[in-house]
Amino acid sequence: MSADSSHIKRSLSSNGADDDKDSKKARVERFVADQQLLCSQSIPTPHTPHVIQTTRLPDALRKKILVTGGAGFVGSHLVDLLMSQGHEVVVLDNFFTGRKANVEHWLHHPNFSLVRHDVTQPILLEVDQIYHLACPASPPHYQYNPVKTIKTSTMGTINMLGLAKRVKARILLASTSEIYGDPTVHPQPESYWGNVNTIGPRVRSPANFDFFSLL
Ligand SMILES: O=C(O)[C@H]1O[C@H](OP(=O)(O)OP(=O)(O)OC[C@H]2O[C@@H](n3ccc(=O)[nH]c3=O)[C@H](O)[C@@H]2O)[C@H](O)[C@@H](O)[C@@H]1O
Repeated sequence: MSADSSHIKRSLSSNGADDDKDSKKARVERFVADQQLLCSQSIPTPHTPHVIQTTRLPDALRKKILVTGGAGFVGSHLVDLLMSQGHEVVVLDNFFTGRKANVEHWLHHPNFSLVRHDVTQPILLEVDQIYHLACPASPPHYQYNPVKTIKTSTMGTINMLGLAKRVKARILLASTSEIYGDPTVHPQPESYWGNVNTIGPRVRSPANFDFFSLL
């Protein structure tokens, strides 16, 4: 090889190394930008095609919040709100009626965790707040297996109250209009106390066990 050609070869290979370095740097920058984007919004999915932005909260303001039944209708909308506010959200759900699709737009997000768990079993977690929504809600669902419904409503609620007590978390227990029976007045003012039937099928309804939260 002549002196000239070896010079050209060296120059080519050094250009190639520079190109490699540049493309590696570009790849790293793109990766970092992608990660930052993923930390700041939901991912569009067929079920939730719109993008939800998340706020970046300072550590002192960011709460760790447990939502039981968070894959359900009400729960998943609450999860969207809490995530958009920048909190850390843990969803516990046994997917009896809820669907993973309701929350899968958050699965990549570092503030979000999804745990398949039945609230009738105790669980150890460190959280600041609990929204306890896990319960079969509609009559066909809560009458499907009444004993299981009672276990969910009693043991599930006791487990969540125990957790709240242990970690000193605030807890909200979702009730249901089912406990008031079929109203005879429409719309119902605060002074209307309901039309409760204590011997009908709704006697087994989820929130007949709300009194536990008062203990
Ligand atoms: O208005 C009401 O009466 C109900 O409103 C919501 O229920 P909703 O969102 O309408 O119903 P679903 O979409 O069925 O959500 C319930 C969630 O709890 C979950 N679940 C149910 C049963 C169970 O044992 N564990 C459990 O995690 C289901 O999989 C589901 O994700 C609340 O989650 C219920 O607690 C409340 O009783």
